[in-house]
Amino acid sequence: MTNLLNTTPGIADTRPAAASTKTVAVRARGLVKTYGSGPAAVKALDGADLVIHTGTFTAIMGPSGSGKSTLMHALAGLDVLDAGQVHIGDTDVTGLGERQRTLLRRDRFGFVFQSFNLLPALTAQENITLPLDLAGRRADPDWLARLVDTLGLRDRLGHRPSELSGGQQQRVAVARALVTRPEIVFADEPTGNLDTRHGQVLLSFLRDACDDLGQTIVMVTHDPLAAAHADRVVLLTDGRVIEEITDPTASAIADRMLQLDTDQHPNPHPRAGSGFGSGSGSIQEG
Ligand SMILES: Nc1ncnc2c1ncn2[C@@H]1O[C@H](COP(=O)(O)OP(=O)(O)OP(=O)(O)O)[C@@H](O)[C@H]1O
Repeated sequence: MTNLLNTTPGIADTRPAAASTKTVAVRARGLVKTYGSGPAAVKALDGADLVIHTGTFTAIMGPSGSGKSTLMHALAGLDVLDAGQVHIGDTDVTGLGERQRTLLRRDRFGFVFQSFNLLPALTAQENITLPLDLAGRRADPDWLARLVDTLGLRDRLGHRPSELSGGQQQRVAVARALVTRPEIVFADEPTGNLDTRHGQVLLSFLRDACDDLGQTIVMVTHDPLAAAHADRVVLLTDGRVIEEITDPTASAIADRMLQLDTDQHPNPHPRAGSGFGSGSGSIQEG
């Protein structure tokens, strides 16, 4: 797999003047989302605030159940909120009806989910270009070729998903997310089903897309090694953004996550506070 972006003549011309000028891509304020009602109600988001700048790579992390996926779905207009506001650029997503939110997602976002969501009857190529076909648009042949070659899919384009490995399917899903050159890519555990090598390739690809194209990326992950590819990590607990780590390293993230876990569940086992397993949350940088 080659570096997509540095080898591409003219690509710098298309890069938004983004990170340097700090254009706001996403602004979320006071997000509240409750699932269920009565005694069974769960407050998945409880006043979450977040600003994401154009051309940056943001990782959303936090303990299980802290609201990461709910937050991402709210930002992407996939869910209706109880309270709060989400702006994508100048668009108030929370003020849009269902049809308008569908168009917003189709025209301005790319999605990568752990489950790939490829259509089994379509070939890899047809899956990649599906968002364009749905919008009645044609693929930019240069951009499509670049994605296909960079992601190592050239000799797999005529295959159906059942004829592809998990890693190949995930790369098709990434090509599909980027084929429209979306304003924002939302990725939920994009490396969850990949082996280490393919996971690293995918993350490097997203990093390059951010650095070389000014692509804005928002990624939910549990993995400190994955999150270390981001420009910053946003930490969520109990449905709120509690802090962020800029220019994160895997070990700094892992240490902070371990500390958060300890804060939330202080000394669950008598041996836990006695030095047993001390330093187990650290990750050696590769
Ligand atoms: N459709 C739903 N119906 C009821 N409760 C839900 C639903 N979706 C999420 N929840 C609850 O909302 C809370 C936040 O869920 P969410 O999936 O956003 O957390 P998360 O941080 O992404 O979790 P994980 O890391 O385990 O994937 C959890 O308590 C979850 O059980």
